[in-house]
Amino acid sequence: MTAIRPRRSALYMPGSNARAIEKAKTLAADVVILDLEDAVAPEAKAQAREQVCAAVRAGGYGGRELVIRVNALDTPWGEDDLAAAAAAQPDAILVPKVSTAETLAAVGLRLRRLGAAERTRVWAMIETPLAILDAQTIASAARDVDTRLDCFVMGTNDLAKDTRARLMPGRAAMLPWLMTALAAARAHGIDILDGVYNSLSDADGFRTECEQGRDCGFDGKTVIHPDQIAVANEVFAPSRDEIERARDIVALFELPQNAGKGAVSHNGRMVERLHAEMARRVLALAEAIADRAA
Ligand SMILES: CC(C)(COP(=O)(O)OP(=O)(O)OC[C@H]1O[C@@H](n2cnc3c(N)ncnc32)[C@H](O)[C@@H]1OP(=O)(O)O)[C@@H](O)C(=O)NCCC(=O)NCCSC(=O)C[C@H](O)C(=O)O
Ligand SMILES: [Mg+2]
Repeated sequence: MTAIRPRRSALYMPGSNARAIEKAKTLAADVVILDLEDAVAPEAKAQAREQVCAAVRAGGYGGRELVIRVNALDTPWGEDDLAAAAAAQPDAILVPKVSTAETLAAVGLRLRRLGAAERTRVWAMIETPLAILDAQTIASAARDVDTRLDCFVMGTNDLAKDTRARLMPGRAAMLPWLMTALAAARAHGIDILDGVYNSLSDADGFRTECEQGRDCGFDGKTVIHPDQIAVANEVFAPSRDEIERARDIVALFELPQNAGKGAVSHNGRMVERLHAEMARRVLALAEAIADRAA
């Protein structure tokens, strides 16, 4: 099994907000996304770029993954953002409004020409109607190592804007798109993070949406405020019961009497070897989370 990086919570912050960038060093988010795109006003873009890249170069974020969200290449800031981000060597560069696999090929090529560090991966925002309609092809870019594609991030605000679907409890309108992107990501072996929850005052609504995202199969949730981190970390981590059950299932298939069996019964339920595989992933994730906390 490939190493798992917990990505339960990914905290956005405006790249122009020095206080937030500093504060992130003390927050329990698994991922810190330093935004140069929609959270930064046009007149603040250049200063934000400088500030964000200086923060990434200086480090001090411990085990948190550091991600820079650049402006799209077809904007006045995109090329400069990409060059500066590549030089700063974050864990990943998040590309907004990716609608085609060609965009990822172009970003990969530029990163190679810029001499970007091998460790810097590319993440793609899935937030346009075209991206949903072509999610499979976009995710398949991960098969080309030059694209560095490692993770999808849902942009539900932009999806709502472009489709005119409403952001409402239960997300009936969004669910087909969320699941299409999720299936595409899984088909090509990359992670996928759920979109943000805009209300800062509705803690119950936020938890419900985290649980829905987890049950849909997302690896974590993108968040916009420190107050949302703890709940996302809790919901997207295996619970104590899940860990216990996973240990039982793995142990069951290690028993000599089950060596030749494909399916056994456990607490009144059928358990197959695929469940043992799932259980091993649960245990690996729990271990990675424990390592992160240590
Ligand atoms: C939404 C906010 C503007 C609210 O900010 P504020 O009113 O300052 O919040 P508080 O007073 O409650 O803040 C308390 C302290 O926490 C710090 N803080 C707040 N937010 C963050 C953060 N995101 N990261 C780090 N630290 C944060 C404050 O500095 C206070 O600290 P202290 O001084 O020590 O008390 C604000 O939360 C915010 O800007 N959030 C992020 C907005 C953002 O980045 N948006 C872009 C991404 S969302 C998106 O568009 C996704 C996608 O593209 C899509 O289409 O859906
Ligand atoms: Mg967006």
